[in-house]
Amino acid sequence: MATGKTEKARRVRQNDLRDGNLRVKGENFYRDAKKVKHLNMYKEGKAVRNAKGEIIKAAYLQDTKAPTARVDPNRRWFGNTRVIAQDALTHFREAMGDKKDDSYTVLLKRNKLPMSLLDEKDTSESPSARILETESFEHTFGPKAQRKKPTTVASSLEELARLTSAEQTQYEEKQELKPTLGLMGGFDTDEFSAEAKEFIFSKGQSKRIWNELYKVIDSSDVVIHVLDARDPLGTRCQSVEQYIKKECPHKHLIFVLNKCDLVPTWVAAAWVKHLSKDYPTLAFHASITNSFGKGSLIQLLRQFSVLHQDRKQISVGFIGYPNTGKSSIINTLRRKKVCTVAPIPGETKVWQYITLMKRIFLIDCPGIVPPSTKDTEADILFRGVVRVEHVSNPEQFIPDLLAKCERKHLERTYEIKGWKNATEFIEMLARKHGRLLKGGEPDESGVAKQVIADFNRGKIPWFVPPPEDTEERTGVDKKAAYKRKRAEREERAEAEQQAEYEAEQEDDLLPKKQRTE
Ligand SMILES: Nc1nc2c(ncn2[C@@H]2O[C@H](COP(=O)(O)OP(=O)(O)OP(=O)(O)O)[C@@H](O)[C@H]2O)c(=O)[nH]1
Repeated sequence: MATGKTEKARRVRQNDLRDGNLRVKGENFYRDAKKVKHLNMYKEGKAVRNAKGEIIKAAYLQDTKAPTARVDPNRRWFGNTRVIAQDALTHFREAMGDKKDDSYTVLLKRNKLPMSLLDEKDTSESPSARILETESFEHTFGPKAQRKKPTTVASSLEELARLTSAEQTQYEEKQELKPTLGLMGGFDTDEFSAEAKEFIFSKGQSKRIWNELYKVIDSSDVVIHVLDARDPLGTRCQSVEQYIKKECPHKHLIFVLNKCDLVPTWVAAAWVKHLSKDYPTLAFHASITNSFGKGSLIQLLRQFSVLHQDRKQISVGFIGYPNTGKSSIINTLRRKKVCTVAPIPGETKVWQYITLMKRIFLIDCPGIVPPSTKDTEADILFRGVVRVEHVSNPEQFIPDLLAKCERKHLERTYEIKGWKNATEFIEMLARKHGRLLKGGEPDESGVAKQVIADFNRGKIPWFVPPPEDTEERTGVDKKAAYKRKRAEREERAEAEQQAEYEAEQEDDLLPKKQRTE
């Protein structure tokens, strides 16, 4: 095609008298592929018919015969899915199963591992998984359906309303019985827990304290559960452990058995062995000047900080019963008094942050007491949870105390002897220390408070013996074996001495002549 002028001339020459714009070369002269396709669609927009008017070729896009097409699978469709073969899964479960339960193994980069595959999902609990077993499709919807109407708990609206209100009352009663947030699950409150305990025996169970605990757990990478070496199981908060295991399994939980100076070494060793089955356990004696276990604890915290090198710093939370020595441990680690310590429970009121080193922060938490219906008032009192000065009738707990402690320890502590019962014990003590009321009556309540306070501060030796199973492997057995060996050694030495002596005696009895020979 030529330029405009030449094209006009061509038309005149060839007698082409069509109207319209002259198509000339230049911009947009050629049609692009899209335009061509569009125009072709119009061209093919009509069906091709034969002379009789029958369609012999359907119009474009009007063909009823669908073309055979294949969808080409693309591997990007499966981008978010991982597939694992059954034997690989079994291998993974076997290899990781014991590692996960080993309290001395730390699984790193858990996010990169399919941790949810480790446990077989228990579908028996969910009703939807068993719906076809209980009600088959045929039974419910098929031609022989037997179900006429849905099974409901109530047959009328009134009955439903009555049932709902009864359940509501039951629920409210249950909530009232729960003094804590009720989030901690796992503790045993039942309808009998209404048994009235004195208010002071609910210390460490308030909503405020539990809120503090949650804040500490949330902010910590490592949670240190401080236990009293004299009664480790009594001061163990299993509901908190379960909560951490379930809700935040990536946090490291360790036990620190504090106040080890108040129990014999073999008791501490046996408890460490027993508790290590569940979580790594360290024995500790908190004291700024004369501590025990400080080096191992700092070493462990350093290891945790190395494990989490990707973080700027790690936080270590201290939790446990009141008065177990959480603040004292922090002071020991810092080698100065950074937290207030007192021999009274509930000294720590709110959580506080303390810097141990550049990359390790410590968090002190107020003491917590998981509510339990099994614990008696005496149990709570002797764990040091309650402030003794607030206890009314403290003398009622003295028989329990006398049963707990050995007589010789009490005799040695108070330098008195020969009491027959608790009343006599209190009276003798009151007279010895001159704690008498008007008219020479002994100040029973004052003396009882003093004795309980002495017990809680560790002045009277006492401890819960470690469970049997640890004895063969640790302290007791070792101690017995050591004693046996020493006795054998002594016996042998004695026998040798005796033999030597007898030989000498025989020598002396021989006639002089024989001796010189
Ligand atoms: N004998 C002995 N006493 C300890 C030890 N650790 C702490 N104590 C004493 O236990 C008492 C309580 O210590 P705290 O550090 O205040 O205990 P806490 O766990 O912080 O208590 P709350 O503030 O109630 O949570 C203090 O009188 C300490 O001197 C220890 O290892 N041995």
